[in-house]
Amino acid sequence: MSILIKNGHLLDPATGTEGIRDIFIKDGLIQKVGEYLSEDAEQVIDATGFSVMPGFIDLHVHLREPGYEYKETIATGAMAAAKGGYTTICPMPNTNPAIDSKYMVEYLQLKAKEEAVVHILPIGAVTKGQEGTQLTDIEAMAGAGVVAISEDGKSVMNTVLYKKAMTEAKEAGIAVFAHCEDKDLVQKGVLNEGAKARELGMPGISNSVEDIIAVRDIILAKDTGVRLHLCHCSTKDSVTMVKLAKEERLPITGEVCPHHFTMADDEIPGDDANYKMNPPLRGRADVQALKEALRDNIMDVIATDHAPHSEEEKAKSMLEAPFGIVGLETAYALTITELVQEGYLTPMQLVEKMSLNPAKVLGIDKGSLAVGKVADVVIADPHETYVIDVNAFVSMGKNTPFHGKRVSGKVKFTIVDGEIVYQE
Ligand SMILES: NC(=O)N[C@@H](CC(=O)O)C(=O)O
Ligand SMILES: [Zn+2]
Ligand SMILES: [Zn+2]
Repeated sequence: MSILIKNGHLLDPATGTEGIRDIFIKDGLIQKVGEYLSEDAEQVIDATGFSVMPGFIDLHVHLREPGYEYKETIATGAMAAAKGGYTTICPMPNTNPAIDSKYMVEYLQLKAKEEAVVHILPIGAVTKGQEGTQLTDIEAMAGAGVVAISEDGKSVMNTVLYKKAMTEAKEAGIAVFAHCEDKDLVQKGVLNEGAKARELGMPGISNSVEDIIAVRDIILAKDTGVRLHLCHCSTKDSVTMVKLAKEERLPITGEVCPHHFTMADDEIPGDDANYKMNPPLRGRADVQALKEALRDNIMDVIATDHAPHSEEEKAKSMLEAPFGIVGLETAYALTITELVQEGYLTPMQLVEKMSLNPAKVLGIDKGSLAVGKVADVVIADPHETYVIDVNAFVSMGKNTPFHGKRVSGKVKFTIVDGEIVYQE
């Protein structure tokens, strides 16, 4: 397959290229980037008015397979990713059984190869069955291809065990992705501690639930030298601590999810579990701190934490329903609408946060459209305005608080290994 993308606005922070360019793709690779290319191609895409970017890389996705195929499968999650402009996604290991051995990693990779339209780079669990007691064989999982280890869904509360895991991850050359949540302190909290929780008469989750473990994990990373990536940072003190860690030149990166920079807890309309996720929607000051941290490059990555659940599960009260919202099909639009249009991020920074920096966190050769690179590309219209409609989602999960929200930014084409896998 050969493709000629004409007249698109190329955004490639890796090479510092920003401007109108044509791109010629053949044999799965970027063959030429230039002005007025006239190569013969099987398919010509007129990208006039569109951004042409390296495919997005999502460091934080839940695919639910094996074990929870009624929420999402590898196939449907990958299709949702393609529709959102993602060409590579990293599924978290909290499936059933968990991705906690070389064999489970191989199983996932095999299935992904057969069923997924985007690249799947698995993340392995820190402890067996994510039970927090016995370490997985981190070296063997790294050998099988996991790009990181994570206990996402919870923290490893045993500090001795976690430090040992970090040491082993460091030796295996992979990163640790931290879900920071003090399991004891959170108690039965379901939404941010504050006026909204009091109004609804529901138990709250304080910022300290996240902050205490974020500090611990940064200190442990400093001790062990491991690359630490803090997942779904939601508080202003998480921002402060990542900033301090960076000033010390520690290899620590921070991730923010679109919902955490788009909405504060005071916008929760009532007892609606589509507004329930972990960490929860925080206060206004936290939302502002996250936006500024992305702007100032203290926070490196925008990741979705795509967490599909069934309609039945999310129809329950916030007190009962599981935590999590979907995000693959809304992330680009929310980032354009809330951060680019509001002047927090330049279009080049958007590409850094959604593609180049995630590639750097993983240490993989992606996130650029330079000649010779693998042709993982997203073409999107940053100006097209529309209303988010869950009925148009290809994900099995419809659980989002953004149904009905007016946004700008629509993915038009997603290209993986030089093949079009999504076209609007
Ligand atoms: N974020 C969530 O609210 N839920 C995630 C787990 C997690 O990311 O911690 C899930 O697996 O459903
Ligand atoms: Zn998490
Ligand atoms: Zn998660």
